[in-house]
Amino acid sequence: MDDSGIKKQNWDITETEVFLDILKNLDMKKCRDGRKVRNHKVFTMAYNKMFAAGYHRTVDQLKFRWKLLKSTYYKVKRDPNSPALNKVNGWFRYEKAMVEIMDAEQSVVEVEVNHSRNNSDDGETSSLHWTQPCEESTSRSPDATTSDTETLHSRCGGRLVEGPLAATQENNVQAQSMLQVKMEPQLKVGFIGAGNMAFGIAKGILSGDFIPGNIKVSAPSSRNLDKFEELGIAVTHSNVEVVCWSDVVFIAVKPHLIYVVLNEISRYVTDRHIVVSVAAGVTLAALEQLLPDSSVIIRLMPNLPCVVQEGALLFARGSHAKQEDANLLRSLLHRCGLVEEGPEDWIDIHTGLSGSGVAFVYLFAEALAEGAVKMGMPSALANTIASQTVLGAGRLLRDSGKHPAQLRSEVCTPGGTTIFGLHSLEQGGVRAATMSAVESATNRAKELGLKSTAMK
Ligand SMILES: NC(=O)C1=CN([C@@H]2O[C@H](COP(=O)(O)OP(=O)(O)OC[C@H]3O[C@@H](n4cnc5c(N)ncnc54)[C@H](OP(=O)(O)O)[C@@H]3O)[C@@H](O)[C@H]2O)C=CC1
Ligand SMILES: O=C(O)[C@@H]1CCC=N1
Repeated sequence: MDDSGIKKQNWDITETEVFLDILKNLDMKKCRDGRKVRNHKVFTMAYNKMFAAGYHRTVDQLKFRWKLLKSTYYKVKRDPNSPALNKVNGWFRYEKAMVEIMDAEQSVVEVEVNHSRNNSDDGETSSLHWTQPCEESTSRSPDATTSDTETLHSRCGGRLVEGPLAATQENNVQAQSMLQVKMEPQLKVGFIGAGNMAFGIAKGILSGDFIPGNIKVSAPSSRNLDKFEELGIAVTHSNVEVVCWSDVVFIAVKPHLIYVVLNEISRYVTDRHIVVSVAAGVTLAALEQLLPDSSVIIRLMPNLPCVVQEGALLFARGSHAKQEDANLLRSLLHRCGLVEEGPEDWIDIHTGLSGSGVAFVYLFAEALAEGAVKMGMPSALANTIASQTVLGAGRLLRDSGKHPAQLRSEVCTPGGTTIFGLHSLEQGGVRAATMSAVESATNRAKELGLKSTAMK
């Protein structure tokens, strides 16, 4: 039996080959963005074709088989010499087909198959290769005189088309939806750090038309890389490779690692790059000192709900970042949620209010549910209702444009249930505690900033 994926369903080699052939012809590569509806359509078509070929699998079985094949593909790609993979008998038979399906739109990361190896069932090593990072520093010339427009053109590889409204701080919200900075598809976006925040931003960006093959992520270990690969994003362990490959580079490592990472990549940063740091507390001044003179740097504070396109993001521009750079960043991030620009002083405050603020809301949601459990509701239902309550309250607050105090009073019936509950909250000092939470988180961000300056 073939065991290169799923034993329980007893797929044999011919059936797997037929399946992969069908997926290839259905242009499976278009489904690598992980969109459920589109994926389901393709698998339904695959089901019909498999059925016509005499193989009776359910759509779910086909999806599962594909998932396992993909997972093996990524493992081979990441670690071609892993002894564990030698045990995956039969994998080599599918490798060529998998590469053909998966290799779409990854012109920089070349994946190639060496067909000359021997076809024994064990002891084989794969020959899927990553390209090497750039070998020479392409660092910025200190007296570079490239105009802003030229710089942007070289970043985007193409056109900048502004919409009817320019984005100013004052008309920010409306401008954001009207601003049309058309980016050429070859704009390359890199992430250094593959953690929660990098994933959130990448997911947000990909919810638009952005092509996953134009994103690359690096991290020292592989533990977080699978979920990026699942989205069709290229991964590597080399930070330098990400910088050399990208136009916009997000630095998404913990604040205490900023110094190490920027030291490592600094000489590869050129005037083609926009470097965007999301590290809490790390100031533009600190970033500018660690990168070459006249580097275009933006300090961004996102929050986790970027994953579901409901983030709240605030950024501040470094001294060499122009309006065009801000427009480009907005255009890239607008699918992540609300994107605002402000003075750098507000970034630490936004960190307390929103970056950390989401965790405060989760704590409140958890406490709401626990209250219901205390009163006898099953925990699962209580959690579901608590999350829907927070979601509904948030949406109404945002969409109505009303002040929270007004909405609160609309819920309160005189002498009714809500005012009794609110009284208890006030007795518990919830308002003061919440204000203190934002204050403490803001102050902590400032502290982290001072530490990062001291580390230089
Ligand atoms: N989480 C949040 O809600 C928010 C976080 N932020 C900021 O985002 C940044 C990242 O936080 P978060 O995503 O939560 O952190 P995580 O711990 O989830 O991720 C950190 C990532 O950095 C990687 N890393 C560690 N060392 C290096 C290195 N030398 N080179 C490249 N990558 C490295 C880790 O690699 P590996 O996978 O191998 O461990 C990991 O992928 C922080 O600065 C934080 O202040 C900002 C707003 C909100
Ligand atoms: O807790 C932190 O430091 C990061 C920054 C904002 C949210 N998480």
